[in-house]
Amino acid sequence: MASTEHSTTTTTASEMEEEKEAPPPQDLTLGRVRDALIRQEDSIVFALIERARFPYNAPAYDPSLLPQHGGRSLVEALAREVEVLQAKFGRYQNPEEVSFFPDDLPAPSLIPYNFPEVFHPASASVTANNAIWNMYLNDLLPLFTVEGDDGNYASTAAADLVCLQALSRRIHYGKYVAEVKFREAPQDYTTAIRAKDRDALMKLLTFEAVEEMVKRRVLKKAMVFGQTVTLEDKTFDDETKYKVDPEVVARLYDEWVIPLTKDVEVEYLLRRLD
Ligand SMILES: C=C(O[C@@H]1C=C(C(=O)O)C=C[C@H]1O)C(=O)O
Repeated sequence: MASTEHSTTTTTASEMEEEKEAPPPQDLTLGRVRDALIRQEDSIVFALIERARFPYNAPAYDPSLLPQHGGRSLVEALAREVEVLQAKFGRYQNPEEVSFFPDDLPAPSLIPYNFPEVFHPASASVTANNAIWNMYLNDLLPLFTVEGDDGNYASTAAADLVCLQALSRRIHYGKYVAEVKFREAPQDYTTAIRAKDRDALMKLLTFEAVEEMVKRRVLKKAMVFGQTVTLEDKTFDDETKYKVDPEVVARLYDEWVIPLTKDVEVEYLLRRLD
């Protein structure tokens, strides 16, 4: 286990090795997991703001734009190639990262970092990425982009991928939430898991007051991060123009992010005793 306190100021080579280790799984608490989710809200709001710089750019989603890519749209072709490259350099060694196209990813070619093994092995592979991909492209994108085509298809697709990865990371964080909730009340969860009772699990893991706070906070973040900053003092009013409609961000969380996170939690828990 990594030691964070040393009685002397002399650090040996083996201690330096030890210090590089990530915190052990025992450090996992619901408070820390929630703090991570709060920080990820910033990433999601900023990613949406960056994507909203471009209009919808329909050709980026139309496979006929790329005749040599076997019927794949530019966004899919780019995502697949970026994932291959990032896999090579170790992105998916971090259990927080879940690939959209996991088939045929190369093995990482770097010396591995010792990420703590938090997840129960049978639950680790839970993925909601198909649902996230479809939700983002079909439901969300048209809600926060303006109509139009400015030809910036590669930049548009790259911005989409940043949004998709941020959403995926947040939603799959549900695995950490589920693990920590299970550890806090193993008896309650074990009964529901053994009975394969999804509704009971959903009830056990749901904290409505927390969800309400999350939705109110992301609305506010979209207002704060998405306003035009000027040197004059000003307050929010009906005339304020935001880079991404704060109501859309709140709706994203309400209709998709929170429900998908909870689905990940349930799927994780259902395999927790395998
Ligand atoms: C993530 C948690 O679990 C559930 C999902 C939430 C979310 O996705 O924001 C919030 C509260 C819970 O209903 C949590 O308890 O923090």
